[in-house]
Amino acid sequence: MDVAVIGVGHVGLVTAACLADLGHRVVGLDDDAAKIETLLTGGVPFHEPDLPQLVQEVTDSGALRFTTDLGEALADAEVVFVCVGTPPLPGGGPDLRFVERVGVEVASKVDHELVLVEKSTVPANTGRRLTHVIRREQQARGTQVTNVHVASNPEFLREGAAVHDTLNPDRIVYGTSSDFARDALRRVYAPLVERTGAPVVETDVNTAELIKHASNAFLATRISFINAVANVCDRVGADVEVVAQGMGMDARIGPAFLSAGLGYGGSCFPKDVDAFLHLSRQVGYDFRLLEEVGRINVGQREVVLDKLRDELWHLAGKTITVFGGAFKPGTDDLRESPGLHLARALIDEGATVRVYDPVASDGVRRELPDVAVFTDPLEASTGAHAVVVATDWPEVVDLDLGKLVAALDYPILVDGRNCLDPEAARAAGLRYHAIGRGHLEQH
Ligand SMILES: NC(=O)C1=CN([C@@H]2O[C@H](COP(=O)(O)OP(=O)(O)OC[C@H]3O[C@@H](n4cnc5c(N)ncnc54)[C@H](O)[C@@H]3O)[C@@H](O)[C@H]2O)C=CC1
Ligand SMILES: O=C(O)[C@H]1O[C@H](OP(=O)(O)OP(=O)(O)OC[C@H]2O[C@@H](n3ccc(=O)[nH]c3=O)[C@H](O)[C@@H]2O)[C@H](O)[C@@H](O)[C@@H]1O
Repeated sequence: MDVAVIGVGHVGLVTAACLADLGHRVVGLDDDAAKIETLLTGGVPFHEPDLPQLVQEVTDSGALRFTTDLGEALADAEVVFVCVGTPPLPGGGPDLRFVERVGVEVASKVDHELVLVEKSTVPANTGRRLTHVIRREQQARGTQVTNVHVASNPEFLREGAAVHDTLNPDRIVYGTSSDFARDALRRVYAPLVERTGAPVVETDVNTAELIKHASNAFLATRISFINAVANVCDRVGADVEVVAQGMGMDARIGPAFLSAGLGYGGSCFPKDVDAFLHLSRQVGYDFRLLEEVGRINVGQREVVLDKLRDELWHLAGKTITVFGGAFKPGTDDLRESPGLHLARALIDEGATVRVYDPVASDGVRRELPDVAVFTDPLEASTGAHAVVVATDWPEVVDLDLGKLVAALDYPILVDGRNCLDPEAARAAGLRYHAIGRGHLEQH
């Protein structure tokens, strides 16, 4: 099939490359000319494992090409995926201007029947709005009124595992309001269903939109739940790691997303929890549970700061190294990074901060121009008074702790991801603190 992807960022580029890998002819479009130039010259604009190789393969074979020209992208397309950003607004709702703009632009250029698919994460009722925008725009311009079928096909990939997740989905969800759109999406995903046997949820547009918000909000709730449990564990001297293990063995609970720590970050969980709360209030339901989920998440930074204050007393004038600028391993994405939020809080308290990150150092320098940024964890720790693990990079998990102790001025480490072995840390001479592992605390 001929497919267009509008917005080739973290989701759009992976979607475009994977759809091409599945046998479709794909055009990827972005209005960021520099991004398209990078892609046309064989680069990939962000760090994502396996993506550069896949993009190279499918562009070499001619299955994927890139453009900035919407007319060219739409010319043969049967299905158009909208993968533009939906960033948070100050009031908590998502900024849907980019989605609206795509609707207006598509309405002005399209000359045949097609399916316009929301892959961006959007609140329920966005499909209705988009349909209205397209009709209004075509009527206002006096252009040919074509049948643009708006559908929702939410994306569940994780950064750092995006290609794997897209080619091995737990489920495929699409919501449509016409046979035309449903049949087109069936044909888009038929090769993937054949390859993987992935189950498909076919539903209406509002339900599909809501499945995405509910999924992200639920995953975030699990994380905040285990972090709240961790805070109790700290106070009673219990071990949250064993609590999570014991809970996760119940098949009804399961072990995933029960890692306590510094809290969730990234471009989606914080924004989508707020957006779902905002939507719920807009339609007359006060989903206060979600408010608390966000509050617990932000509070985890204070948990780490308290552990540092306990050790160092005043943080002003101390040098503290943060391991991890990216919001999680496997990506250089800094959006809502817990490590950067912590770094800012430390700076506000008068500490001198250093940040180590193996792939996101350039971005960290741009975000925190006054902070020394390192690509070597030992160099970053030399002469520091404490280290905080904010991101469980393999480079951190496998670090030679003896060398770390030798580099530090005071051998203090707060493991904000519970990713180091406490015994090994102690044996190396570290004063080791974790999250929710009260049985380990040294006073
Ligand atoms: N990053 C992730 O892991 C996931 C993101 N999502 C959702 O997918 C959406 C996109 O997220 P990301 O890919 O992370 O964003 P991103 O910021 O990496 O990419 C968005 C792209 O859209 C382009 N764009 C914006 N307006 C445009 C227009 N009118 N025409 C052409 N291109 C345009 C931008 O230049 C940018 O390259 C968001 O709604 C997000 O919530 C969903 C699942 C996973
Ligand atoms: O909508 C999205 O954008 C995506 O959001 C998340 O994916 P992502 O943000 O890439 O990363 P996750 O692996 O989910 O981690 C998110 C954050 O939660 C933290 N986390 C995760 C799991 C856990 O048990 N504890 C925990 O603190 C991570 O450190 C990270 O900061 C979801 O996992 C994806 O399914 C979804 O498509």
